[in-house]
Amino acid sequence: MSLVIKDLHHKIIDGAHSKKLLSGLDLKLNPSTTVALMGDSGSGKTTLLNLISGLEPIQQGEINISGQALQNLTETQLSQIRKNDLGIIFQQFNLLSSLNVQDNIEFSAKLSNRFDRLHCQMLIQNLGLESLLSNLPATLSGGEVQRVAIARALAAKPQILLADEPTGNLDNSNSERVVRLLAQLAKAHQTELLMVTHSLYIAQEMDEIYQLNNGRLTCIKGSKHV
Ligand SMILES: Nc1ncnc2c1ncn2[C@@H]1O[C@H](COP(=O)(O)OP(=O)(O)OP(=O)(O)O)[C@@H](O)[C@H]1O
Repeated sequence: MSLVIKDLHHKIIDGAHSKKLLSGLDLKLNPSTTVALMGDSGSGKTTLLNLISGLEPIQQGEINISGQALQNLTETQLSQIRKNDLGIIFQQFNLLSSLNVQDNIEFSAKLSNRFDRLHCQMLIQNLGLESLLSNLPATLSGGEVQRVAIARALAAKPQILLADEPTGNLDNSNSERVVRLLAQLAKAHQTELLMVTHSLYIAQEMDEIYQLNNGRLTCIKGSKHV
């Protein structure tokens, strides 16, 4: 089990008041499991992904990634975890503007010494990016940028892939194709996939679905569903 969250609490400052966003949240992900994270806008889904990525400090509770307790790590150690264990597809995608599509896809895999040319070629083909390899990000459509971000995150074969609404700009048939591919690739590489989505249709493609409500998760599909 490479992601375990125990009794996580998180407050945010809202004007003059502090507001509880997460209150005693627990989660365990099993290898090769694909998980959808749903919840109302503002319920804290992106904040939870930021906490798991070590991009926001843990106020109270525990997040363990591959046996390492994030709350005890330095910034340098956290960035090592992001490099070695995590793949992240942000809402903004964060492609490097001066690198073409191919270099963007290969960048993080090379950084973590996990570059595998055949694996990258397979991703490029499956995501329909062959004709765009020499393009710069500024010349791509929103949907193309998303597919490049997905290829880049999968290229490094991460243990855990965090994805924040990765299909938001794609049309329905493309969304379905991309989510299926993400789920298949995650399973093929024993990657745990945690995907934020507002679409129940897309969520149904995952093994498990959790709903974030009042700072805690409820399993609405999967082995822990009661
Ligand atoms: N650093 C911060 N300081 C203060 N408030 C914050 C901070 N980060 C997030 N918030 C607030 O916390 C709440 C949860 O935000 P978050 O982005 O995690 O929600 P979400 O569930 O991902 O929403 P959406 O589905 O709309 O993307 C929001 O009300 C947001 O404005």
